[in-house]
Amino acid sequence: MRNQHGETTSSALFQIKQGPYGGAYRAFAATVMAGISLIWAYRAAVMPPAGQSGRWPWIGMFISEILFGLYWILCQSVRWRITYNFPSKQQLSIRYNDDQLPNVDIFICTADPIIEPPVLVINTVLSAMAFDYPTDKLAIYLSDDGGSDFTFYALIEASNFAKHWLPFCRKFMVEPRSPEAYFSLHSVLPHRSQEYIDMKKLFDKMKERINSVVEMGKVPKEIRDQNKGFSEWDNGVTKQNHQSIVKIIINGQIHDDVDIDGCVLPKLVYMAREKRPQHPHHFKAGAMNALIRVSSEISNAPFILNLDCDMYSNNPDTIKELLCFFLDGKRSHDIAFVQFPQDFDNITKNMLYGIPDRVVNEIELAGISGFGTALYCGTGCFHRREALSGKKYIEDLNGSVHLDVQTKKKVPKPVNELEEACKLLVDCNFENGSQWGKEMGLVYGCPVEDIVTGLTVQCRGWRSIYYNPKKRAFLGVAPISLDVALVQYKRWSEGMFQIFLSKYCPFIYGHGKIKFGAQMGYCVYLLWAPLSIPMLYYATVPALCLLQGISLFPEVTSLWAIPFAYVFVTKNCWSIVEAITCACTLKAWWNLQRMLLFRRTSAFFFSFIDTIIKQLGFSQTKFAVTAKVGAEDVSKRYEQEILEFGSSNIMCTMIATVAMLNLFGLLLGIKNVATLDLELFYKGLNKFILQTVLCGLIVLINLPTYEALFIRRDKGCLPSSSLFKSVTLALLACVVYVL
Ligand SMILES: O=c1ccn([C@@H]2O[C@H](COP(=O)(O)OP(=O)(O)O[C@H]3O[C@H](CO)[C@@H](O)[C@H](O)[C@H]3O)[C@@H](O)[C@H]2O)c(=O)[nH]1
Ligand SMILES: [Mn+2]
Repeated sequence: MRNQHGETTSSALFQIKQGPYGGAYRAFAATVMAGISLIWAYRAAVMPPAGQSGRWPWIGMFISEILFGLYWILCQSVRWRITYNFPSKQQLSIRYNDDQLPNVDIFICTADPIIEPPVLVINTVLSAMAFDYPTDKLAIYLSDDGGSDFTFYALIEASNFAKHWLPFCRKFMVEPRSPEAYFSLHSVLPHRSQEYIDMKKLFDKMKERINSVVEMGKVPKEIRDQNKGFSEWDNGVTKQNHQSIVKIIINGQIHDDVDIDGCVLPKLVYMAREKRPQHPHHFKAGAMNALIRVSSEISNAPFILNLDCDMYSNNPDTIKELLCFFLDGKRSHDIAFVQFPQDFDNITKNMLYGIPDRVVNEIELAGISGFGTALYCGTGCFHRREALSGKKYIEDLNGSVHLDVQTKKKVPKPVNELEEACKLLVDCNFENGSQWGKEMGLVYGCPVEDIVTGLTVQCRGWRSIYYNPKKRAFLGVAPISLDVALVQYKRWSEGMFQIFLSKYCPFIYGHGKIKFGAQMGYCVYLLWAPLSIPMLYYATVPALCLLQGISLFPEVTSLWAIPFAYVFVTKNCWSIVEAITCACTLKAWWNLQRMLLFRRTSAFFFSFIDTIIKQLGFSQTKFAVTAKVGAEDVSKRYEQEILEFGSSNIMCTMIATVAMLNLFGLLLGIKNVATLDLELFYKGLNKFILQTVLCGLIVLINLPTYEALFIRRDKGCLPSSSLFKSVTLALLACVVYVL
């Protein structure tokens, strides 16, 4: 498809704008930098001499503050040139009519029918089928790493339901187009039409059928007999062990592949790549690569949308908006992917678990995008197929080659021939000795396959764009309990730190290929895990020193207190302002600060340890799939914004220990000061106030932790074994330290 129209800026398909207040931020950042330098100077100048008690904790504080300071410098990269992108759908429709639009393939991954219920998966599938886009140009591929006939069955049900759902969506301009989300949002419409009632009934019935099959634990014979595809499950398919399965459920070629209005349906394909216990399957990256190959055989669209199974489309116009970035003649040729932020439809007002981190979504990710290197975040991302498949971007002076987005049409093959051809592409041995997982497709060996893949694509010369529309494009399911949220962050921080230590370290791998600011920006995330060390130090040692009467901060009346106070107060004020401009409540900001403390002292710390162990070669990459459903009482507490600890895992114990330690520090510290006579009291106050404030803040932010330890008796509280462990550990630390 070639653009016949002249290229003037007014007809550009998208606009790029700089974020506001860039200058003010830089000025502010300079003063904070000065403050940080003064803190460093203080640590060096006033260090206790050798032999004096408190020298070692002091040195520890110094190192921690150096690390915090360096990390803060890294963080400036993602605020330095924030840019926002605005597509113009109107311009697109002026320039291209529907026949000229390119094909789009949509990949959806699922991994387990229990953790990711089939009904959830097909809601995402249906929302993707119902995009406002020519249906003959859409193909939806579901990769099922669970290898489950439940999911296959649900997909067949979905393909039948789509025949009613798609016309309904078109007729009533339904939004959002995930039936589950639509019906729950619009359950109290005053004038519900008969069509609405019928459609809801149809949907509920389908849900009931699917759920009852899942509950039964097997697909009954009468259903199996209706579709010969089920024969694949005849000989003992398990999640880890089965042949390749590829089923084209809707091919869009036979007369049956139309909806009740006679419109052709999008293609729909079920795929479960071959799995054998002795063969590493590379988790989601492996699934995605299999999808790339299978889709290239069937539809081979030039653009690919990648979704997690819980991420339904919330805006039917998204594909058209997004194509503005790819079809703008002048500036599109080197764009490899466009990433949307991850957002969720089950978040509460004050975002108890700091999810989504709006400041990251609105500011930081837009900041990295300013360097032309938006991060690939795994879901809600549109790719140019050739860039994802491993092609290098080669600058073309007349800029025309890459506009040729329409791929050559293949001669249509009969469905079973196609399926057989596809099966070969997804068997265990297909990738042997190939570049898949290295130079081609998604990169293997890392639990955050998305980030590392995005980086390799950028290092092949491509640019990427971050697009954060007002109307949220995709909505997923956020974790609703603390342990799930922490396990997810553990996987991320572990994977990211692995990237930093691997040959993909942005400073080395990206050197000369992406901008230095982008290299720094990547490291803001890649260094989450090691950041836990200074954090843990700061959250424990000052409390221990308070017990022992060792002062680690300047007297409050001394001038040296100023940089500490300045850096602490202004940084937090700025962060509050940022949160509020991103439409967060104050309480949400406070909750996020708690989650930052929790993540850094538990998830990040354990991922740091695990990564080191892995580097030594003692263990292998894992991918713990995030739970997408919770028990009823868990959901209830989530809606009331009550922290759900729920299990006595090591991360919760760590959190509780840090909380107890600071409580001891605070109480005994106050007691120590309070028993002195008045003059000494003031002296002590002067000397220990900053340290006490620090301890006090940690105690304050941990109020829900104490509540879960001592007061609550529901299932989400911290079990008594955690209370026992944390108190013992905290006391032990005190004793060891004081001795
Ligand atoms: O062996 C696997 C494991 C996972 N998945 C799928 O990968 C997706 C993401 O898994 P999830 O457990 O939901 O992880 P999240 O923490 O929510 O995922 C974020 O982080 C991942 C990297 O850690 C990215 O892959 C995801 O796209 C991104 O949403 C889901 O659709 C899974 O079905 C597979 O297909 N095969
Ligand atoms: Mn997820």
